[in-house]
Amino acid sequence: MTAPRPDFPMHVSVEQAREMLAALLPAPATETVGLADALGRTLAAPLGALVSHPSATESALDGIACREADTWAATAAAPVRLRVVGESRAGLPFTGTVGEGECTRIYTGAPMPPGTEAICPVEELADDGDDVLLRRPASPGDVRPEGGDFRAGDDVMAAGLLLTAPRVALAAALGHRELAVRRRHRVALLSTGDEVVEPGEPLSAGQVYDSNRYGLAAMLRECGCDVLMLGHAPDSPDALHAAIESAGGADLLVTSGGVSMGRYDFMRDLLIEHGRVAFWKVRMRPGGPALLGGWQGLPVIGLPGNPVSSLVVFHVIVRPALTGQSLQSLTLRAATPFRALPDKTAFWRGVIDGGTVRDYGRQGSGILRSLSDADALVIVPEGRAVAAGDDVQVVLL
Ligand SMILES: Nc1nc2c(c(=O)[nH]1)N[C@H]1C(S)=C(S)[C@@H](COP(=O)(O)OP(=O)(O)OC[C@H]3O[C@@H](n4cnc5c(N)ncnc54)[C@H](O)[C@@H]3O)O[C@H]1N2
Ligand code: MOO
Repeated sequence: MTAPRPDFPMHVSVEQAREMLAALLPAPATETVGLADALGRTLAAPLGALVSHPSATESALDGIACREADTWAATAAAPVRLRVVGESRAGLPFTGTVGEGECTRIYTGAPMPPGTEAICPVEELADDGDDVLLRRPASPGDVRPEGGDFRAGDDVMAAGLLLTAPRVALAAALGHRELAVRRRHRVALLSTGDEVVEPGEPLSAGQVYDSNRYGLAAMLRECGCDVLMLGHAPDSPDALHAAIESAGGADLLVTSGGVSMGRYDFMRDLLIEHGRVAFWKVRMRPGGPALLGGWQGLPVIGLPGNPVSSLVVFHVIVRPALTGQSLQSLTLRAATPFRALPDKTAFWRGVIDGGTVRDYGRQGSGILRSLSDADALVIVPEGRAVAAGDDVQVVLL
């Protein structure tokens, strides 16, 4: 008797897998956070400028502010003399007007006094009583125009933007104290396998420490998720059933192990029996046996047990789906060849040196050091081997 044809898609592409997972995740609600808690969050709404930056036309240097035309003739041999009539400090502008042959002292970030449009830095000046002597012409290039960064009312940051450190700084500069951000996804995490042992416990031959759960929890936190640690379940349908049930309320359940062809790989059949399978197997290596499905409304992504496989599937499929940020790749020159697989995209571990990337070497899915020592995943598309000297796309780790 031949096995019945599965009624779910198999051997989907990496892109399809990513899109199918993203489609199962709930639309995130919005909450408000203070600037100090905004790092790593995602903007829920566009952010506009409440003020202009700079808020006035100001100096980029410490020196004097003057009329450019007064200083054209200045050289070291024949300095130009200007009368100092006051000073402009950051936050404390000069209120008078600067006339012909006059200047004010000025400091970085201080507003340009009315009547001036050029700066001469202190390095090019000499004091002489109430006057200064300029050894070179003053330059309007050392002035920062009002609104040169952004103007009040400008739309500056788009909804969906991940708040990196520079973007938190920008949000503050725009004048916002609180930001509307997407609520964090709540993700339950379970590792499976009779041989999987908590780090620190004694380890017998054939057992392995639970690196996946800690690696995946760290990756989830990098994605800004709240992680619900479900611990570890043995390879038994009843134990797995109970563990999956305990994830109720989460937006997503991530599991590791038990998704391949072995007699003790129960994840797929459990989903078929109690939920549904959205796909099984992705055309990628490592990570081919990844599984997506649902369990009473809870999306479930089953990552393969092999340590490199689970983390690579997370990096290229789960992370972009959870964060809504597309996977960024860059082009480097291959320093070594990278082999192609006929029917899978390969994500080989590579070491970056200058503008080149070389094969890490040991590419087995159980060689965790190939990930921790590598800088990037080298993307080798199905059937298209990379020769040394070719351009290649890489994803940074
Ligand atoms: N006959 C076939 N065998 C296998 C196939 C196949 O297509 N046909 N696929 C292979 C591939 S590719 C992968 S990847 C693995 C995935 O298998 P499972 O998801 O069922 O994972 P396990 O069998 O449970 O474990 C595999 C491997 O990973 C270690 N492991 C498991 N959990 C953890 C953990 N939490 N931390 C660290 N290491 C873990 C486990 O001890 C095994 O060594 O299947 C291949 N087989
Ligand atoms: O694809 Mo598996 O993930 O080779 O080890």
